[in-house]
Amino acid sequence: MMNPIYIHQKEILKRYKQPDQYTHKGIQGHAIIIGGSYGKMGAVCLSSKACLKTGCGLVTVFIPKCGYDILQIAIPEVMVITDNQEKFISNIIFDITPQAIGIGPGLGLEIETQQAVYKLLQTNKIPLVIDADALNILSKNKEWLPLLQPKTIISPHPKELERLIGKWNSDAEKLEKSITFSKEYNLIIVMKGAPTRIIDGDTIYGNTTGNAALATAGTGDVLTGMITSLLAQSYEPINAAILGVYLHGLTADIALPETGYQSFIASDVITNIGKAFLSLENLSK
Ligand SMILES: NC(=O)C1=CN([C@@H]2O[C@H](COP(=O)(O)OP(=O)(O)OC[C@H]3O[C@@H](n4cnc5c(N)ncnc54)[C@H](O)[C@@H]3O)[C@@H](O)[C@H]2O)[C@@H](O)CC1
Ligand SMILES: Nc1ncnc2c1ncn2[C@@H]1O[C@H](COP(=O)(O)OP(=O)(O)O)[C@@H](O)[C@H]1O
Ligand SMILES: [Mg+2]
Repeated sequence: MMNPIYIHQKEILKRYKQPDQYTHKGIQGHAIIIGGSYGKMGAVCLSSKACLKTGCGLVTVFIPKCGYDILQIAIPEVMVITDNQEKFISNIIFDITPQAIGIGPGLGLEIETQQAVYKLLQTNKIPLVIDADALNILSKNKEWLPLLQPKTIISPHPKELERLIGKWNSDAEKLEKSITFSKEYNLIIVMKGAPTRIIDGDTIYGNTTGNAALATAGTGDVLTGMITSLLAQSYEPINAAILGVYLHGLTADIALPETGYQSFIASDVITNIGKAFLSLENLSK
């Protein structure tokens, strides 16, 4: 097995694209975040706000009807398309052409939702980030995995990873199984944890930012929004994964002296995305 490539500033600056002075929202990327169910609309709020704050020009969410007011009031900058169902997603149809899709936060596991995910995967060619319940749906329907386009990004936490690849007895076995899975389906795996590692076939990247303050509800949903945003801004999938994970961790490192470990919450990741970007800008000067 290869040694990991550690994601330090040097690796990041090789991949980071500075904003173009003459850009506009129409070419800055349009992302869609698909998720939410009754009681878990917060996951979509966090994910879509993080998506905007990571620089994408336009963000639309696709959610069940019950989330309409919640989203419109919580984040006026985000556009909303609703499913026909009140409490969960049953049929994913949208008449926009996004450059990236993030699916899973708060999605739930209803049978109709599972079928809606299947239908999307059958036809989708748009760069995709799959997280949370969309991963759990894939774990329940592993025969759908070959539908995923090459270099689709999946971002499991350890339990979601176990549901996908089965149990492991050591960290080495976990990596080995993840590499095999990544190669079999040609996927990029953001193996979330402390630290997060990114697997792209035989290549392993080890993140160097982040701390235990991130061990709080919704920080993974935020990460999904950040990576989807970078994908929509035309970053290659591997670079979107690497830069997204690095910036996400950096927000917690920046905030820690003010929040401590205990009071840091997922919204604090979003608040500090700007400072994380500014630190990259300073480095590249
Ligand atoms: N505000 C909201 O609306 C929130 C919605 N969420 C959504 O809730 C749904 C369920 O997600 P959950 O992840 O909570 O539930 P899961 O059942 O998928 O995962 C929870 C299980 O995973 C284990 N686990 C998680 N992280 C681990 C780690 N680092 N090491 C070892 N074990 C670990 C936990 O101990 C627990 O057994 C998802 O759709 C998610 O997006 C959550 O993200 C929390 C916030
Ligand atoms: N102790 C820790 N140190 C560093 N990062 C952590 C730690 N605990 C959690 N994280 C990070 O926080 C995020 C949690 O994601 P996830 O479990 O999907 O949360 P949620 O589903 O609640 O949004 C991941 O990016 C993970 O790497
Ligand atoms: Mg999660």
